[in-house]
Amino acid sequence: MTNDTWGQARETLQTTIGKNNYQTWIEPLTFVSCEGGVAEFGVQTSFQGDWVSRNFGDEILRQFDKLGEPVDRLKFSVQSNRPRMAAATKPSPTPEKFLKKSAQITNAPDETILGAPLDKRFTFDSFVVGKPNELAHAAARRVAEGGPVSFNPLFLYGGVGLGKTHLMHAIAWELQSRSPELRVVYLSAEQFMYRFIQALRDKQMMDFKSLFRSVDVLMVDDVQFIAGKDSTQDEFFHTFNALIDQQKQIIISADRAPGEIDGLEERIRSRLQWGLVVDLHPTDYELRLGILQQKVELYRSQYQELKISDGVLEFLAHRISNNVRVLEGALTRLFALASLVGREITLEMAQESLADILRQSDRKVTMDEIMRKTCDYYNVRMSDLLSPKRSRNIARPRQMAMWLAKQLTQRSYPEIGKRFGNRDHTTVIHAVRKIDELKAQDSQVAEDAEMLRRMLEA
Ligand SMILES: Nc1ncnc2c1ncn2[C@@H]1O[C@H](COP(=O)(O)OP(=O)(O)OP(=O)(O)O)[C@@H](O)[C@H]1O
Repeated sequence: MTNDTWGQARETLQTTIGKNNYQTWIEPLTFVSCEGGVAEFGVQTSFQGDWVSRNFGDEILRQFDKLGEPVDRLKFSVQSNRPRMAAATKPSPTPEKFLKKSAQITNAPDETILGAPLDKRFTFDSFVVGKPNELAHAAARRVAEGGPVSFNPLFLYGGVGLGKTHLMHAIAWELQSRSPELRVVYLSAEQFMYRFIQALRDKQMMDFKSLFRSVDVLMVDDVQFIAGKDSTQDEFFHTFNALIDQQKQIIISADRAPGEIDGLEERIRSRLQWGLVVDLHPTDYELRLGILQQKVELYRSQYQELKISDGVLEFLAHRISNNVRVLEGALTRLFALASLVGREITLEMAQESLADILRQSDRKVTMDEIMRKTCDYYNVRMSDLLSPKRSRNIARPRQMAMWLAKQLTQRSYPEIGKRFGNRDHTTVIHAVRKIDELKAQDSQVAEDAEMLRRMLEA
């Protein structure tokens, strides 16, 4: 069977299963191969594959049969559709191609030779701003305005799926639209390494160096990847210095602050801290709700019949507290369901169809974990934490652990007090207030609280 036969089968499927179903489920499939009676298709999620197989598998097989194709089984395999991953797995160009392409560098972001393609959806317009990301957003906006380089590098860091890549792409699009002549290069640290190794192998280090040193704006995503990779770090360091010397803007992202990336050379670590280091905090309820509302509006502009009962989005924002990618995945599943059943999405439907995601997000942090992690972090003994000792080096970790217990568990003040050596609930209230106050005044305390929270929620 060929792609053409699949094209013919698809055409008929449009009428047999209906336009909505076709657009939602069949159109996104990519035909991979057909061998030994098994037709293989690429899907974006295993859910999509399961759904197509269960609901339209027989119909697809029937169409193949009608076209005289001996297919008796369908296979669906998940293929990543993240642009930077796709770019990372592209076969390496031959040396001639490397040179030829280098000679015709283009300014359009999605044609950039050195970098990876940019995602059209990741713009400032589609980025929802809330308390946890407002500083990162403001810094990104500032850099995207262009003009004299004010902070270099801009270092964005935060947990998985909190919008680092989105912001970097948004900067690139904005810079490109303001100044089309700028050469903006975005790539992941992994791709940087991959291109570096390729240049070494092909004896094209001079080209590599001059290409990277001639860009106007360099963005490197997930820089923690090069930690422990000595020669890549070395090359990165030289590229970094050369660009900074020329006052070219550099934007870096990582999952941790520069000082926390193990295996990163000290000279790189300190250089990464030269500019502005900003943190994307874990999302809060309001931000999650804002993101969900924005996505629903967007989807509704294409599919007007979409109806979602009151309370469904609030429920999702409340229950799915990890990264935005998971939140988006949940919503995409609901959209698919809405277009399939052609009815309003109710809370019950959402609970049922998202049961697996909700279960995963339900991971509860225990009091025990909080106490153990806090002791490890401050290097104090559990027995001290529970003791009546009031010296500051014990009292502060204890207050922090109480504060974390209040933030991360459903325990009441008296319950928390009881776990901390039978203390009164007023002691816990005082501890929570104290840490809230200190967080606002003392950046070290704020950082400790954030670090511990992340470690516990990971
Ligand atoms: N504030 C936001 N507004 C709108 N969409 C967002 C926001 N934050 C994250 N997203 C979306 O969440 C998804 C994940 O974001 P992104 O890929 O930028 O995360 P990341 O921080 O780079 O994660 P990773 O560490 O895995 O690389 C993207 O689809 C992005 O558009």
